[in-house]
Amino acid sequence: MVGSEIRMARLFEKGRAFVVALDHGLVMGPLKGIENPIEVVAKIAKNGPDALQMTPAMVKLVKENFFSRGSPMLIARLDTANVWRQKYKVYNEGYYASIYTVKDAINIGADAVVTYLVVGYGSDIVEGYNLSALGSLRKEANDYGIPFIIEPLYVTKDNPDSVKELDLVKYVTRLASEIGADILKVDYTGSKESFRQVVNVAFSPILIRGGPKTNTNEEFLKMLRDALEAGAKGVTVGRNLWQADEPDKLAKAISKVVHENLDIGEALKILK
Ligand SMILES: O=C(CO)COP(=O)(O)O
Repeated sequence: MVGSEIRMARLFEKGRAFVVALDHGLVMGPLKGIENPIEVVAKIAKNGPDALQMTPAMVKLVKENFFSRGSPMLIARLDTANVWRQKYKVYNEGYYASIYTVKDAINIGADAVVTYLVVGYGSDIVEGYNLSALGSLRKEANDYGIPFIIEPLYVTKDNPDSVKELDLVKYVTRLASEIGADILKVDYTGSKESFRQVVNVAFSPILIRGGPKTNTNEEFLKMLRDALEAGAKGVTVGRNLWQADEPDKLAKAISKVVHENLDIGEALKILK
């Protein structure tokens, strides 16, 4: 497990971590902002993220961004689920599928792996399969000494983006902790008071999920600051970054909020 300790220490070298997620194509298709991986990664990679999260297939398209010593770290997405297809009006019972192995992730140079735990959507069989897949992937990650990240989500047909109700977020956070996650990627529950409770039931550092695009950058940055004050150790953000007008400037602002506790007013000046 020394490898895992070294990689965790590098990811959290500054105490917190700012991760950019670009793996949405595997679950939601080519969303606006990530249609062209080469273009979006070029805008973001040098503007402050500690790590980029993507599928091993995408890494092959943008590998040059990881060649130098100061490059962001790389987090490989291993799995998918079909619960986020509302855009295509396809509502079926829900599946979970693990696609890549930890060995595939190591092969493309990953520093950590990330998986979903989707609770509440598909049948119990799907949920059971998801849990046992995570058990196997967790063991493989431990064997290779690479941090294992779980993104636990409570999803329903009425709320496919994921339910942010405190009790349910606490439930899935603890479930993912007990499976052995080294890092958790969790939905923000909307207030500092409630999120402290989530932090308190977790066994490992929490990065909040960025979530669907907010109306303004200010709204997103405020959520981020509140989450950090409540004990989150950083953020994994996708849509709120690469669907913004100027992702390069916003990345710089997020990095300073995460690492330097910059207040919202100062952060917004970076965007001017
Ligand atoms: O990690 C994420 C997806 O894998 C978070 O993405 P969003 O910020 O778009 O919710």
